[in-house]
Amino acid sequence: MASPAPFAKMNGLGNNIIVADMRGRTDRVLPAAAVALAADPATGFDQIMAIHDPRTPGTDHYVVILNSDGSTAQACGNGMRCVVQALAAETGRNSFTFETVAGILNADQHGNGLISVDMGLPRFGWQDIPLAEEFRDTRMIELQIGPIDAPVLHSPSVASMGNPHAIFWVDQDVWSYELEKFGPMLENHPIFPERANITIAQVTASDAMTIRTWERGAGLTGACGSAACAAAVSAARTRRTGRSVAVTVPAGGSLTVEWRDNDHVIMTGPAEWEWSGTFDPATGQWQRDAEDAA
Ligand SMILES: N[C@@H](CCC[C@H](N)C(=O)O)C(=O)O
Repeated sequence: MASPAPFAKMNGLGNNIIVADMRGRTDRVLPAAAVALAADPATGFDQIMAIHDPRTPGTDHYVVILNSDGSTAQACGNGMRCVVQALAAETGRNSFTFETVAGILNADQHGNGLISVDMGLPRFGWQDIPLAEEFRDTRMIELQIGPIDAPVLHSPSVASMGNPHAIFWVDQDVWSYELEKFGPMLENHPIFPERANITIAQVTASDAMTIRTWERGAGLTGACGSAACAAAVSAARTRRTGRSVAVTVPAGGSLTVEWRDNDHVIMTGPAEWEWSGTFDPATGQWQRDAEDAA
């Protein structure tokens, strides 16, 4: 058995996150360990954020993101806030620079405890998302669910926040759609060669919307930060909202997403520590720390 690594069970507005401390180690969290942890109701999660030693000068840490199916993700906004909260509690620092497989990003904890993550630049090109083929209108693609003459969902906006997103705009309550049924079909649709995160979004004001997301590799989630960003920028570029939006998520509460003039997308919200333990990054075998065990 590999030496145990510390982890914290956390959540970012209801997005279930495990922050794994892999600093000072050369091994990594294996997909099998992620799948085992996800299958256990006590440690069930949407993403693992594995904090490694930095790879690039000027960055604090390299962060690897795993979904609950063991696949790797390029971005996880809610998870990044959890990483910041954990590191800020440990070090007393407020600002961090991270590297992920998608690039380098900055994040800050504010005096009120909320955390802002610079999610970088959104991309809308078909090869960037990626899509299987070029599409005519870069603001939406031809894809629909339901009868051809009365589709339940259709014409999603598509965007990359480092990871692929499709956003279906709806007029009714987002809870009136069977996302658990449509999500898996749309996530694995051939138009998305790397699969996609699927979001239903209802714009409720020029600065507010409500979303539900079926996450690639994780399924229905209480919140998805990168989906909130993808929905916000897509709403702004299709003139549904302005460039600063409060995005209400399924678990309740909201993220503030601001698409700045320099094109960067800044997502702000809370992060919450739940409990801590240690785990084997190869197998997922875990133990809760004695001091906070029930
Ligand atoms: N929950 C995350 C997004 C997680 C990654 C996603 N499932 C993917 O595979 O792209 C967030 O808060 O952004």
